[in-house]
Amino acid sequence: MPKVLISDKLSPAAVEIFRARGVEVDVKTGLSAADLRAIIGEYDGLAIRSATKVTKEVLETATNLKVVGRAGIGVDNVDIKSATARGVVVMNTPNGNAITTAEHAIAMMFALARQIPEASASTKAGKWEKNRFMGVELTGKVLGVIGCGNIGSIVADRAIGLKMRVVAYDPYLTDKRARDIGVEKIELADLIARADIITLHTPLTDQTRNIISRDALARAKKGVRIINCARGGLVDEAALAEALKSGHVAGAALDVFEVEPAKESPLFALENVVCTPHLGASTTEAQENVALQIAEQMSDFLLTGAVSNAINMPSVSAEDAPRLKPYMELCRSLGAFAGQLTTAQHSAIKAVTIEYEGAAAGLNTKPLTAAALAGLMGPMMEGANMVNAPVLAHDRGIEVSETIHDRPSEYQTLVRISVVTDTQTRGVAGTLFAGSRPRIVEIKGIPVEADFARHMLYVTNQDKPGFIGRFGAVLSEAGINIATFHLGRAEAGGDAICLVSIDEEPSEEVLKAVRALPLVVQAAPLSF
Ligand SMILES: NC(=O)C1=CN([C@@H]2O[C@H](COP(=O)(O)OP(=O)(O)OC[C@H]3O[C@@H](n4cnc5c(N)ncnc54)[C@H](O)[C@@H]3O)[C@@H](O)[C@H]2O)C=CC1
Ligand SMILES: O=C(O)C(=O)COP(=O)(O)O
Repeated sequence: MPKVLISDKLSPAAVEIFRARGVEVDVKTGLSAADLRAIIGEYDGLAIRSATKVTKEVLETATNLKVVGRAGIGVDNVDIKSATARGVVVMNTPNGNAITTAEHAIAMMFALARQIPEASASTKAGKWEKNRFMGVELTGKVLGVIGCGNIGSIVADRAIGLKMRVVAYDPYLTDKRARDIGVEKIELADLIARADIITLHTPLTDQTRNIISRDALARAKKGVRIINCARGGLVDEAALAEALKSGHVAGAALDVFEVEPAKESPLFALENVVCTPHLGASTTEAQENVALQIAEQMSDFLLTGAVSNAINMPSVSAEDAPRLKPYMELCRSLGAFAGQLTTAQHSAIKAVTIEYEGAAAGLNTKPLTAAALAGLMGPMMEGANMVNAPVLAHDRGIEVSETIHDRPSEYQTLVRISVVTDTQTRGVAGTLFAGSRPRIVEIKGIPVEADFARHMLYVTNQDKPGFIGRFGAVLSEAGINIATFHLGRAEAGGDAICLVSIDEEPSEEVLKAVRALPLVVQAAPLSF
């Protein structure tokens, strides 16, 4: 039974789902980095929010970990690169808390415009300072939305409802989408210059870090108000504090901070600043949504191999997962065949093409290609899997391409993997026998029919009499039982191949003896 650790405060709904689905679950919140490192090795899955930092060091001790599930949107607390390199899937819940977070940004805007937190504190203190709290009206004001994705566009929609004019900067926002959601798409510099209120809704990346910089603040309208319900680090906090003190910025509402938990900040002492402790996603509804969703996604993945909302792996729907399983097995085995032969020859792979024909051509081929690469990279890299293999291939400069044929195929389904090395191009093709059993049907263009077996021996030879008898004798002298024996040849007297499945791994001596036989060109052990 797979085992999951929930290390941040998630709705109890998550525990219920995991248990109901047959996943063992522990809840341990508030762990230090050292505590997490000490126990993470026990778990197949880790469910988190923003507090747990899934660092390279944590991942190093996470020897069984297969999936990190973020019950929320931002995954900047997960070292995605290290997770990918270690073959760990990282998934999030991209929609579950979007409305709630957009509503928080709108709440922050009102709080700023009417100084509600300060006015409330003053009134509760018995001061009745009616003249102190003069607000601004939002109607007709320009709201500048930086990052107009899920949350940004909900904020825009709500602001349009409030009769604000909404301008947006988002390099990935299409003109059509901007028109559809009723925002004016403009450049960042224009937005900074025109907005009465700026609200941030981008992820934290190298491009967005400090997007509201000292310089940007200086170029903003006098009296601008800044709202950040996305990520600390998007705003230069020191520069913001100075701009607030000087009065150039009229107010700021911050839900997120450069360092969290934020226990102290020069911003806290300023009157025109509203702060919340990363509450954007904290409503009952959103927390229920994200907890349910992440528990379902993680259970699906651990129990069935279905992948949804993964940041570092192609999706496989729960419906597709059982259908794709035999195809993935076929692709992985074909990849492993090609990878083992390439490794045996110590040749570096330059390119790999995966061709799909027949039924396979109509499937979601992304996970199939990832499976083929996992098989291919396996002999070169321990722990290669569908998550890290595409990255490993890329890092080694291997060019990967997919060809999907819509021509009629001789087979109900056919997958061919062609590997280009410095010395040759080697292709191996396979099909699914009876719709589910991977079978090799072609090696280097030579037809051959063989099932994959735990131990195999692949021999290429010249097609002349005498080879089969001598080869059989070597194996029998070594006491190796032959389970199946498959032959193929390009043409009579030409290149021939022999693929046998044997009951045990051949020793180095046996391989040497086979290689020394007359007519033998190459002999390589394979295992699947
Ligand atoms: N305060 C809180 O509790 C919460 C905060 N968040 C934060 O909000 C962020 C946005 O969430 P979603 O809207 O769901 O994500 P999203 O991915 O739907 O939207 C992000 C948008 O930012 C845009 N973007 C990327 N790079 C950009 C750049 N350099 N300049 C301008 N725009 C850029 C993207 O094109 C995309 O449209 C998350 O990354 C997360 O960090 C999300 C949920 C809760
Ligand atoms: O979903 C996000 O990106 C958030 O920032 C929400 O964070 P939280 O789950 O409340 O720690």
